Amino acid sequence: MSRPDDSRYLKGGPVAQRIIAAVREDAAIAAAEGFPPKLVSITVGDTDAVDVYVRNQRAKAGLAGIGFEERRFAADITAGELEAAIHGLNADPRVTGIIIQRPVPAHVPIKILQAAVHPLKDVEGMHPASIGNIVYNQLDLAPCTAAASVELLKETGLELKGLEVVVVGHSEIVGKPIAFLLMSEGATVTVCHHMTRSVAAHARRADALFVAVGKPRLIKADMVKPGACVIDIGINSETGPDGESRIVGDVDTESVKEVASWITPVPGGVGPLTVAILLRNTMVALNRQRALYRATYGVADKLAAE
Ligand SMILES: NC(=O)C1=CN([C@@H]2O[C@H](COP(=O)(O)OP(=O)(O)OC[C@H]3O[C@@H](n4cnc5c(N)ncnc54)[C@H](OP(=O)(O)O)[C@@H]3O)[C@@H](O)[C@H]2O)C=CC1
Ligand SMILES: Nc1nc(=O)c2c([nH]1)NC[C@@H]1CN(c3ccc(C(=O)N[C@@H](CCC(=O)O)C(=O)O)cc3)C=[N+]21
Repeated sequence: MSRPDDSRYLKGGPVAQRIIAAVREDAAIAAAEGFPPKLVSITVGDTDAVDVYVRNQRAKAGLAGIGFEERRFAADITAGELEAAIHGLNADPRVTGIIIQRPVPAHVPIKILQAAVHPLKDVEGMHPASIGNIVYNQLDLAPCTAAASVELLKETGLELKGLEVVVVGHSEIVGKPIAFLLMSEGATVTVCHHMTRSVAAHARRADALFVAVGKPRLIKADMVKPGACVIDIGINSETGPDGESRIVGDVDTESVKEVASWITPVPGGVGPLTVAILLRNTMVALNRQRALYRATYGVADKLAAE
């Protein structure tokens, strides 16, 4: 390939910065009008990838002028106690959005928690009603990581209609929504998971390969079609050769970048864009809440003024 290596990296930072700048303007206007946006993150137990995410949420929310609060709960909390905490946040008009960090400990049914978040505060699009909207292609509150991953594919300029796409990993939060978003764009989508007989055989056919599994270096160069676009969603913590902790994705970037035409780096790829889209979703949620407020109280205000 004649292009210098660096142009193969599909970086999330520049797109994220544009989104955050726009969010910042909207947030300042909303705050001046008496509706300051606020995001609340719920973490249960300890997970490295969650720590990285929450740290960046806090930092970028600060830049965007969105309030941020982390509620951290011990791993032995009961599902009932968590549900009660979520109901409290639903009822609090100062809270715009709620995100439940995954995974939660095995004794807590994540679906019950996701369904407990009021759909108007569901900034991740994980409530069953929000997930349904993806099937209907109503995407203004789409799951952040899936939206970020598809956005980076679009940055390549590849024609999505008829594109052969393979998604490795079929979680509700990443793999499945990516598949739906891309089907809506006209791509032909194959979804692989741990029971797939040969992930490699599917992956090698892909013009665009999305990987969201949580296993460092799962995807090697011989699993990638020359010229493909590889979107690496994995965030894994490991100890580097220098003894320092670092994050790596699910793709063996060093070898794959010799074969692929585009690859998202980790860090610096999907992650920063995920955070930006979460903040943008918070503003979408705020605007929906304000519209409901106007619809409910606007007439009363008018009557009072008469
Ligand atoms: N960059 C970002 O913004 C984000 C990054 N992440 C990261 O993405 C990764 C995946 O996250 P998430 O989807 O939540 O994880 P889950 O653990 O929920 O899902 C992992 C998926 O990978 C599949 N899988 C497991 N082993 C294999 C294998 N050997 N071959 C093929 N498929 C396999 C599983 O299949 P099965 O269910 O059949 O076992 C499952 O569908 C993690 O590293 C996470 O930290 C997550 C969210 C956002
Ligand atoms: N309900 C839920 N939704 C998620 O989207 C979700 C989750 N739970 N649990 C954990 C994983 C992981 N995840 C990350 C997102 C962004 C970065 C991120 O910002 N990464 C930067 C910074 C890296 C760094 O600071 O070292 C980067 O990749 O460049 C990291 C990790 C979202 N996840």
